[in-house]
Amino acid sequence: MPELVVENIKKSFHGTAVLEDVNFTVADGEFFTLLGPSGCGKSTTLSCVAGLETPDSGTIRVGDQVFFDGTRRSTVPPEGRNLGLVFQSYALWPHMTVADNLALPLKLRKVTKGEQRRLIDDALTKVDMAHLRDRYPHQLSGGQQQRVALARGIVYSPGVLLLDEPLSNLDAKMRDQARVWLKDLQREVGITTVYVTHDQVEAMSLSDRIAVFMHGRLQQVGTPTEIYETPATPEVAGFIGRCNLLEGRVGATEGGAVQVELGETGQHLRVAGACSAGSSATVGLRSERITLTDRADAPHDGAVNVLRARIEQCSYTGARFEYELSIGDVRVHAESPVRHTDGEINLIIRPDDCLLFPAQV
Ligand SMILES: Nc1ncnc2c1ncn2[C@@H]1O[C@H](COP(=O)(O)OP(=O)(O)OP(=O)(O)O)[C@@H](O)[C@H]1O
Repeated sequence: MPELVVENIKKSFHGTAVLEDVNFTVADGEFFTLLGPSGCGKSTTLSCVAGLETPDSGTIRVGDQVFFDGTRRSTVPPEGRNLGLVFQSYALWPHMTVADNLALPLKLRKVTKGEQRRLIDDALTKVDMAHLRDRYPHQLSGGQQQRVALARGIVYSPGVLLLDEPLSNLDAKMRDQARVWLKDLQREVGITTVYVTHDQVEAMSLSDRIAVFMHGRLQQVGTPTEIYETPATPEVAGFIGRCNLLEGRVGATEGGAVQVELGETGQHLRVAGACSAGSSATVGLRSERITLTDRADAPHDGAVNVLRARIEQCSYTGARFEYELSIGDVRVHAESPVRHTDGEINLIIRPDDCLLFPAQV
């Protein structure tokens, strides 16, 4: 299957810009996720690809087939794009059985009766729903309805599958299970997929690559590892996982590392990276990369940072303890498998575990 290319898409509603120069390419068979907070423009982007919204400018194409060309003002209607669409609401027809819901898009495509039966059986088998083909939607659980909606999205072998928050109506446990089988299904069918979610765990576990959206702009496109380990901006670091964003001033710089003074705390962090002395910087510090120790003989050899902090709060979450700490007036969130009760504690932080974001000038 050819790749999906979205180039320089802009879109505004009533004079307010919602998408600003959105660019990405989804490769054949790739699971590509649009991730970002509510209102950042993910669904609008997906709707532009589906043809449900018309961009103000830009280009959208799949291989040689141009869906939208802003220069020529040419647009292909949704039904001409051969895309599979699944929404959060499932949108199954309540008066039709499971099999009839799947037959509808095939009838519209003038597929013969015999071929319809074969394709419906095949799609329902893929989502493990063949035995419930004669039920009506109200006789199915939420998870089963969502499987039927997915089967309907793939039954006519679309070129690209577009999924808008398809798991968000499921409870937490079912969502975990659905993630696993959805990934299996996508691999088995090998279909190019664009997935919209605001759930970073879902995005990280399902995707080959993620595009992180903020305020209608793409902040970063990368693999889950790239997005987590080398976020492009403090906003991306803060949105993916639990990341402390500490403001500071760069002091001494030496051999691939800089010292960042943490506000007025009198303490500093040695951080891998480069930044000019005297400038401002933000240090990203992931909660799980901080080691807590109440040992007084924590290493002070300069290879690791040792910061002194006060425990403000400790909460037990089952798998670990979560800590709210303070270093002077700087607040830090940390996690540890161990319970510490002392009022003061040492934080051990490797310079390589710190993310350095020089201030934008
Ligand atoms: N038809 C519309 N008319 C006016 N404004 C709209 C319309 N559709 C979306 N918007 C606005 O565009 C912005 C982006 O909306 P969009 O639905 O794309 O965000 P999203 O990232 O998908 O959010 P969510 O995760 O909450 O669905 C929002 O501010 C929204 O209010």
